[in-house]
Amino acid sequence: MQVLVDAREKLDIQWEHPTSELAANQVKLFHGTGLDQEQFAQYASTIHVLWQDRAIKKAYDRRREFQISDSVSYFLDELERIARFDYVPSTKDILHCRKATKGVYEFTIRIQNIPFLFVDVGGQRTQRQKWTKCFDSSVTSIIFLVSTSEFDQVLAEDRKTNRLEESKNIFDTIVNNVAFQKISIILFLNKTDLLALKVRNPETDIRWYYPQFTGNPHSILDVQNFILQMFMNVRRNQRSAAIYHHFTNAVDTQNIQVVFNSVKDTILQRNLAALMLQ
Ligand SMILES: Nc1nc2c(ncn2[C@@H]2O[C@H](COP(=O)(O)OP(=O)(O)OP(=O)(O)O)[C@@H](O)[C@H]2O)c(=O)[nH]1
Ligand SMILES: [Mg+2]
Repeated sequence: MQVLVDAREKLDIQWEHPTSELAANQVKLFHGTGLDQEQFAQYASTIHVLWQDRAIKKAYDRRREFQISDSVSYFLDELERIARFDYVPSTKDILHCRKATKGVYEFTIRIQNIPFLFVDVGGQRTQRQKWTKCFDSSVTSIIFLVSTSEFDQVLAEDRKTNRLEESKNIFDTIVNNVAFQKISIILFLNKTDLLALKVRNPETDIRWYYPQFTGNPHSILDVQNFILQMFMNVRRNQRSAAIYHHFTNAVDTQNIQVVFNSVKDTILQRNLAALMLQ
């Protein structure tokens, strides 16, 4: 909320209720890194008052101009429940948390009794030099996640590079890497839910970032297909293996269930021949 209070001020957005200024001053007074449950409960009502003020919502709608987590609105909408003393995080709450991957995490999932090793690496710039260590001859597929809703945002790392462009450039280096020519790539065009909200937001427009976009900027299908084509077009001729794609919403367990089943089939089919030989 401190970030939003600060953004409202810098963006010169007028309070809907002038009394919110008092609540804002109270929030600004907090200097610390964490709150215990009791302190949090005390702040919750103040934060709630601010979140209800249209000025803060307006600042949030302009968040492409500053850095704030996409899950902020989810947690602020759920504030009353979260501030309760008997609060226990739900699966959905946990899925909305942001914890950047620092390092390399490995876990095995058995698919039709065949153990598949999944390797999770961090996407932030500082994490990428760790990727090369994970790429050896045993890699059968690469799952690449793109935040499609970030077409109007800049990197937290340098505050100037467009996030979708950065993602596309990394995808380019992977897709066109000679070492991965025969490895299937599964592209997840993720954050579909946030993209759906964004195409309706009058504070932004994909054409401001991609003037070559000729579709309807308020149609999620048009925007999704444009981004898909943009990523598919980076592929150069030497690549022989397929690039599969899925439109995903990683915080929707039902969607991920369907996508995972499909990915499972892809991985199994593509590797069946090799597995039978073992
Ligand atoms: N609404 C919504 N939020 C998402 C979706 N996918 C991820 N998030 C949120 O985006 C934030 C970042 O997700 P992470 O899983 O940490 O992303 P990551 O790509 O692993 O990030 P690094 O570990 O830094 O590479 C979290 O707050 C997630 O809850 C999505 O499809 N929809
Ligand atoms: Mg991660």
